[in-house]
Formats: sequence, structure tokens, C-alpha cells
Amino acid sequence: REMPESGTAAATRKPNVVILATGGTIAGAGADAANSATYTAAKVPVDKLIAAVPQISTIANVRGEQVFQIASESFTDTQLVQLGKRVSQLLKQDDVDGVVVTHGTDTLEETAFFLDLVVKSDKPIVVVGSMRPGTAISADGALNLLDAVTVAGSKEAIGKGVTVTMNDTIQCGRDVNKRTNVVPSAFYSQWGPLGMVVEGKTYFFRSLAKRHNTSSEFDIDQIDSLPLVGIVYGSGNMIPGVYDAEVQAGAKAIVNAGTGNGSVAGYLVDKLKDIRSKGTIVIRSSRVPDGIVLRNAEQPDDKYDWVVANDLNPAKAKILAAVALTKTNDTKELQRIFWEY
Ligand SMILES: NC(=O)CC[C@H](N)C(=O)O
Repeated sequence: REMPESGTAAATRKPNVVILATGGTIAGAGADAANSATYTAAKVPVDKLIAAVPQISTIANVRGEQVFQIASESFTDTQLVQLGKRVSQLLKQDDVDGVVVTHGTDTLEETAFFLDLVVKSDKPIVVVGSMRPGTAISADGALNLLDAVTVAGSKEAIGKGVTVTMNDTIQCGRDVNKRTNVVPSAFYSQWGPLGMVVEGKTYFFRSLAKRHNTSSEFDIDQIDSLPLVGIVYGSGNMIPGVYDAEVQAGAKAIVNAGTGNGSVAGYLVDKLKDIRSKGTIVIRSSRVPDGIVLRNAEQPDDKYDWVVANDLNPAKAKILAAVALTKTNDTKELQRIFWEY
């Protein structure tokens, strides 16, 4: 292909970005400008979201699609798979350079990681939300959306994996999680953001070291549903019956959001061994937000045939387990996948 001369229309062509709207606070509306926490999520349609940020048109040619209009806590695997397929389909088109997904912030980290694992494209995918509805004082959605379009249309973001633009930063979709429930600086990754967006320009400083998108072995075009994976939250004074309930409901794997290093209470070990012996995969993660859970630390994973989640929090471990289980239920393979992604 011939390179366009600099300064020609082709060289300065604006990127084409599709905005897939799913709801959340970024599409929320409250009764009063002082309502930063009391409002209804998933109200404003995508065309209005785009129209509210006219600066977008200087950065990219955008068009919107209303995929869902829901709060993100109401996402199920059905929505994840449908959204993943739509993103994949769009990115296969020559006339689409990048995709932005507007999303509620509660489970944004799950969707971002899911798309990172299953969409086989190097083109930028940006998942974005806001902490305040557009009706609030200091609403953050407009800038977050402008930043999302900037990243989705930028050459620098190609191959960098799914990103999340919140609070002027470019976060890594795999790593990031919601840490605070009420402020614009809610999203955090223990490994740090990938960069920043300032006035329509991206500044990247790091890249994701884990397999993602085109280097991933998973492909949404081959996935029509996900197996059920449960999470059990660790604390003092637990009841073994919670694990039974998950298995009876059909969970193919249980992520144990253990205390500390993913520790398991002595009185629960037999229950988890029993569950594993009957076929359910046991994955040790931790309720502690940072750090890594390593094999045979706290519990003899080799002996019990359990898997560890590395640095993935329970919600992310659940996503990876569900995706991995579409291909294998061999625990050695699952552990390899938990190290590589
Ligand atoms: N800040 C938000 O987006 C939270 C609103 C809602 N609970 C959601 O996740 O969609």
C-alpha cells in the first residue's frame, strides 16, 4: 500500500470510531446538580451522549449504537457474549479503526478483561464509564468519553489491549479495578496506569505483559455461552454449605476469594477437597485487593489439584476461568492459562 504524503487528506484522515453504549452512570441522570450519588443509571441514549461532547468530532468520525441500556451490575454472561461478538464484528470492518464501549463502572473491570481475552483484533478497544451522572456538578463522563474516543482513534493504542479511560488516565483493562465507589479517581491498578490522555493526545508509558487479543488463544467468534463460575467470599466463621449451593446451581468452577494469601479455613479444606474430587475446579484468589496468590503458599495446591489466580481479583479470576473452561477443564492447562493471561 502506498503511504499518503503528509499533509494530504489521506494522511490527516480522522479515525472512524464506533461507540457501543450499554448504560451505567455515564448515561445516568439525577434530579439535581447536587446529586452525585443519588440518580438513575442508564437513562440517556447514545446519540445524546455523543451530542453532549461536540469536541469529539474534531478527533474522530463517530457513530453510536445502543447495545443495552442497563446498570452494569445487571450484566450476565449473555450480555458479555453478545457485546464481545459485536465488538469483534465491528473491528473486522475496514471502515472501523476502534471501538469505545460505554459501561457502568460496577462491573466495567470484568467486561474490559473479557474483551481483552476474546476479541481477536489489534485495533483499540476502550471501555469507559463515569462516576457522576451528566446532570451532576463536575460530571466526569464527558471528558472520559472524549478521552475514550481519543484512545480508540489513536495509532499508539494499537496492540495495547483493552484500555479504560477514567479520570485522565489510560488504565489497562486487564489490571484495573474499581476501588472507590464515589469519586472520579475510582479506578486503580496495582501495576499502575498505562498512561494519560491530555487534550486529545495519548501519552503511553507502559504496556501489558500478558497475552491478550491477537496473542490470546480464545476467540469470541467461537464462544456462544460461558460456563457458570461462582465466587465464595472468605471471612471468619464461614459455612461450608455455600460451596454446595454453588455446585448444585451448576458452577463448573469456584473462585475462593480467600483471606490474605488466598488462605482457606481449616474447617473448609475438606469441603473444597470434596468438591474438587467430584469435578468442580477450585481456584484460590484473595479478598485482599493487591498482591499475588502463588501455588502451594498457604495450601498444598499440587496435592489438592487446585488452581491459583495469580494477581487476578476474584471477579477477574471468574472471567478468566469461564473463558478458559470453554476450552479445557484440565487443571494443569487452567493453571498455565492463569499464569499467561
Ligand atoms: N458509576 C456507575 O456507573 C455505577 C452505576 C451502576 N451501578 C452501574 O454500574 O452501571
